[in-house]
Amino acid sequence: MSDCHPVGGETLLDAPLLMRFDALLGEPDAGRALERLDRELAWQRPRLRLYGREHPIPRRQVWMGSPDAHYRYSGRDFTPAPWHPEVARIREAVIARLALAGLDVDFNSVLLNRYQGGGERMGWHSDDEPELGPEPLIAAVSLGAARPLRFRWKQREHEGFNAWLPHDSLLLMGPGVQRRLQHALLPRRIPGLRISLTFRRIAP
Ligand SMILES: O=C(O)CCC(=O)C(=O)O
Ligand SMILES: [Fe+2]
Repeated sequence: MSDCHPVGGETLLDAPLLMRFDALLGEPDAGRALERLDRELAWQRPRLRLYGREHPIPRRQVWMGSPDAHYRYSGRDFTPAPWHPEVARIREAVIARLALAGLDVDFNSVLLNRYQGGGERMGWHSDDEPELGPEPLIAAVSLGAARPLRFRWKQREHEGFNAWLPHDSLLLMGPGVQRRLQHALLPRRIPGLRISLTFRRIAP
């Protein structure tokens, strides 16, 4: 079901568009980026309220972006951290790769997620907050341990599927993906650190 494209992208879904690109940064840059982000970011484990009880999230995270790109997440307001130079470089690489694929995109914020090992995870959700606009385009960069991002259709019109995200890959979730599907990083017996960066555009 996948197509090969000259720009190196692999189409996982045609409509809505879901594509994966490999070797975004190349080595040694990708390995270095993983180490630097792990070491230099102020990783947080906020507590979120779920069904009236507070739980620490089962991963660590950092919100980063332009000062006007405020974000509400599970009922809380987050002010983004300023762009780290490594993250700014990755953002440029994402924009360049998507431009090669004919997509003119821009991002003013990113959620970085840090999963210590296969037990750390993110539950089922769509990135459909109103500040992302009606049909957001989200670009997810993966560094470190390869894990599958699981997708399921909201109306159950097709079978769910895995998008495997190897080190130094980029997953493009095009318009319609958030409206029609949910995704989750489920716990798996896969050892190793993984960091993902999900770039978004927030209306100021
Ligand atoms: O870690 C991942 O690849 C998924 C992250 C994600 O879904 C998100 O940041 O919204
Ligand atoms: Fe997401």
